[in-house]
Amino acid sequence: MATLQAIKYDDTGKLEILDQLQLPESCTYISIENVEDAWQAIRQMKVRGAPAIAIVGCLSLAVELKKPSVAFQSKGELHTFVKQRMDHLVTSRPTAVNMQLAAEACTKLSTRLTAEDSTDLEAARRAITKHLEATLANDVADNHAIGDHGARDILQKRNKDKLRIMTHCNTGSLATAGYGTALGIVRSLHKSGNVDRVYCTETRPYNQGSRLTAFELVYEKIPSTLICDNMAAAAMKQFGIDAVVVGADRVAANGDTANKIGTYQLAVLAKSHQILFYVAAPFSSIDFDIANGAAIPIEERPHGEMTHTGSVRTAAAGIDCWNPGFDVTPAELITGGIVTERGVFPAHQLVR
Ligand SMILES: CSC[C@H]1O[C@H](OP(=O)(O)O)[C@H](O)[C@@H]1O
Repeated sequence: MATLQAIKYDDTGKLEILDQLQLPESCTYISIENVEDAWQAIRQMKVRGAPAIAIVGCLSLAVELKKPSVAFQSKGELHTFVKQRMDHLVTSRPTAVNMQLAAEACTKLSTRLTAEDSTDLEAARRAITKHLEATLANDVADNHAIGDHGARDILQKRNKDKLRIMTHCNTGSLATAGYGTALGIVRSLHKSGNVDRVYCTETRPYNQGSRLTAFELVYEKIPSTLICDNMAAAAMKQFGIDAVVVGADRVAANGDTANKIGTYQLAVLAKSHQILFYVAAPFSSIDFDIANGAAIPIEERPHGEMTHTGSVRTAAAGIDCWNPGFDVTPAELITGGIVTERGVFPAHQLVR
């Protein structure tokens, strides 16, 4: 049965993820029993999307902390366990900042509780577990705010009732805890009757667009058209796109943004067609500790993602490949602004 719930978690500490490598053909949930299961699922992109990665990582540690078999002799031992698990999760995928920031927040809480004489071991364990579990609900609330802020801004700037939106990769319920970031803007526009049509790019080589975003748009009955990545310029020219909305994996302090490979070229094309270009992301995706996009680590993915479709080889054997998972869009090309749950900000005017 079709579903858009990427993450299932209950208060018994049962965690399951929708295996996104099997979408759209099959909606199969797999159990995540511990942090290592989460690390492997994130690395293999069974779950992906900057916010979803951080949420599954955090919940996988909550699963471990809720197990009676996982015992500690002191708060110091608990802290060492928490820090080691969080540091490990950060290594699963380097570009998205969300897991790194979630790890820093959790480790900071654990450090404080360890130093607090008035907090005993079990109270510290419960507080850390509650903090980790809260990531799920917080994300959904943020996404609705992002969706509404972005929809309002586009409608105001384009001053028309029915909009044509282009989007790249997957930034919906399958990349978050629900609703989505850039696709959250599409959902908010659809809810208010302001969508004429959405054009989603295939987003090779993992095909987040054709496999995941198209799945979400059909599920929500939003009028949509799938295009190949190399059709973007022609589509902008032919269909009169009003705005391009994309997600973000990490935004630098100056507004430069790392996102799925192919985002930069869409921003260049949008500029040349005088089309508004928006980045949508939770404020926590802004990494104020890096000055500009040059410092954002870009993940290289396995070449097999390019040379094969499933088990079938589609590229000549022996050809060298370059498979960066992301590229960096300069702030000056993000002409619509950066849409967060706090509002829409000009890319050059981000303040901590
Ligand atoms: C809601 S932001 C999702 C963000 O993550 C995607 O990358 P991946 O599918 O490799 O995890 C893409 O960059 C999206 O914009």
